[in-house]
Amino acid sequence: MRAEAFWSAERRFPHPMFMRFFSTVVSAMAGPRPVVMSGPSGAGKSTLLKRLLKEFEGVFGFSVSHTTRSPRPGEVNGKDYHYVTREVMLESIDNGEFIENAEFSGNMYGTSKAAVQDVQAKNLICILDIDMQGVKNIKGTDLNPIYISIQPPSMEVLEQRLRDRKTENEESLQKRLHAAAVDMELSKEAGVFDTVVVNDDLDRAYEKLKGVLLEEINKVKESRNA
Ligand SMILES: Nc1ncnc2c1ncn2[C@@H]1O[C@H](COP(=O)(O)OP(=O)(O)OP(=O)(O)O)[C@@H](O)[C@H]1O
Ligand SMILES: Nc1nc2c(ncn2[C@@H]2O[C@H](COP(=O)(O)O)[C@@H](O)[C@H]2O)c(=O)[nH]1
Repeated sequence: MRAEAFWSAERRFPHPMFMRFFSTVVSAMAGPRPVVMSGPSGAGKSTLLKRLLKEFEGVFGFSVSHTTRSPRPGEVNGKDYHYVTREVMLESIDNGEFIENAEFSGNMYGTSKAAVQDVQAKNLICILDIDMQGVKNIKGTDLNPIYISIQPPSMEVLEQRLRDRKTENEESLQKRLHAAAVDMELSKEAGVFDTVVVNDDLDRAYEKLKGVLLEEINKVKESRNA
């Protein structure tokens, strides 16, 4: 095709083929699309995420959030979260260091710009594990992630999983269950999530999650071989 065919002299705007080529180049330069995983506390986001990060080492990178909650046994500062005081968190937010932040179950949580940049600088698919307020806030940014909701099969199963996890006292458990009921309703709204994965059987849920992400996984693998 001749060069002038890409530009319509009469209409004075680029040919659609040029725009498609241009957006492909721009998105390749921007790197892989991030992934937002949301859903009620206890639905199984971390469990699914850990499997994904293990199976696809060097493909995905976790956006390490900040939180004011205390570490749980086994959690590592800088790996699971950056554990900070409310004062430090508020100051960092004031300094414009966060993409989004939220108050959840009596604690602050937030995604720093650095957390996402660290992952994207390595050309990895950046995964954000955030609550529903975070989802709403991210929608107002230019991050353009794939939005996935992880849902429990029922409130009863969710409560049992949270109790069995033994990370919450009765008060925080009730707060989380209350937030879960709101989350489960909102996740049914059309257009909020690209995919909803019901985490009933873990293997089945994981296969569905993998299926949704396969296109992006292959893009990263292909870019490595190019
Ligand atoms: N499909 C499943 N079947 C049975 N138990 C599960 C399943 N998926 C996760 N669990 C268990 O449920 C509990 C909650 O899972 P997990 O901690 O991954 O949830 P989460 O969504 O990451 O919660 P939070 O948002 O509070 O971090 C864990 O003890 C986990 O082992
Ligand atoms: N808006 C944000 N929500 C976040 C972030 N990091 C985690 N979370 C969400 O908080 C709850 C509780 O997490 P837990 O580790 O205390 O169980 C859960 O729904 C997470 O998805 C964040 O940076 N921003």
